[in-house]
Amino acid sequence: MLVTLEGLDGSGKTTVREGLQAAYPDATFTREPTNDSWYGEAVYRSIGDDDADSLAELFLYTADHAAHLSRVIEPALEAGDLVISDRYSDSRFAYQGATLEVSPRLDVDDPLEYVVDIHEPFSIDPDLTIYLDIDPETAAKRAGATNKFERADYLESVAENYERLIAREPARFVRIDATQPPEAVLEAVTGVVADAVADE
Ligand SMILES: Nc1ncnc2c1ncn2[C@@H]1O[C@H](COP(=O)(O)OP(=O)(O)O)[C@@H](O)[C@H]1O
Ligand SMILES: Cc1cn([C@H]2C[C@H](O)[C@@H](COP(=O)(O)OP(=O)(O)O)O2)c(=O)[nH]c1=O
Repeated sequence: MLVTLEGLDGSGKTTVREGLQAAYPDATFTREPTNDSWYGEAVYRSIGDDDADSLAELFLYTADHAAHLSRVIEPALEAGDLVISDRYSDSRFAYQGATLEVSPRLDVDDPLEYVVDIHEPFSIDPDLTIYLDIDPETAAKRAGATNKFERADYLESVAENYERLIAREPARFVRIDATQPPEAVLEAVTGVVADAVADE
C-alpha cells in the first residue's frame, strides 16, 4: 500500500513522518525529491537556483520521480511493504502547476492538467494521500522562507492547486488540520493510516 504525505512547505510533513516511523518501524519510508541519488541532487541544485528554467525544473523533478519509482517504490510495493512517501506526484501537480502558470513558453491552457498528463503513462497512484492543511502565511513562517518556493504568495497558488486535486479525487485524500499542536496532528494521521492498513 502506498501512502503519501502532502502539504505546503512548513505544514509539518517531516514532523509527522518521524512520528509515523516510530509507529510503523517496518514500513518503507521515502521522500521526493529523493535525497540519495544524483537525480535528487540535480533537483536540489535547481531549487537553489533562483533563475532556474521552470520547464526544465518540471522535468528534473519528474526524472527523479521515475527513478524513485523503479529504485524504491516498485520493489517495496512488490515485497508487500507499507510505503510512506513524504511528498510524491501531487507536489509536482500543485507546485509546478503553479510555477508554470506564469511560464512564457509553455503553451497549454491548464499547466496542472499538463503535469498530471505527463505522469499518467508511467506513474503509480497512491492508495491514500494525507493532506496537511495549513494557511500559506503560517506555512511560509514555519518554513522560514529558505528557498524560492517558500513565499506566502506562491504558496497561495500552490494551496489552490492542492484544493483542485482534492476536489478531483476526494476518496484518495484525507485532510488533516495541520494548525493543531504536533501531537494532535500526529494522532490524527496515525489514526487514518491505521484505518487504511486495517481495511487493506
Ligand atoms: N503542528 C505544528 N505546530 C507548530 N509547529 C509545527 C507543527 N508541526 C511542525 N512544526 C514546526 O514547523 C516547522 C516545519 O515543520 P516540518 O515538519 O519540517 O514541515 P515540512 O516538512 O512540511 O516542511 C518546524 O520548525 C517544526 O518544528
Ligand atoms: C517533490 C516536489 C517538491 N517540490 C518543492 C517543494 C519544496 O519547496 C521543495 C523541497 O521539498 P522538501 O525538501 O520536501 O521541502 P519541505 O520539507 O520544506 O516541504 O521542492 C516541488 O516543487 N515539486 C515536487 O515535485
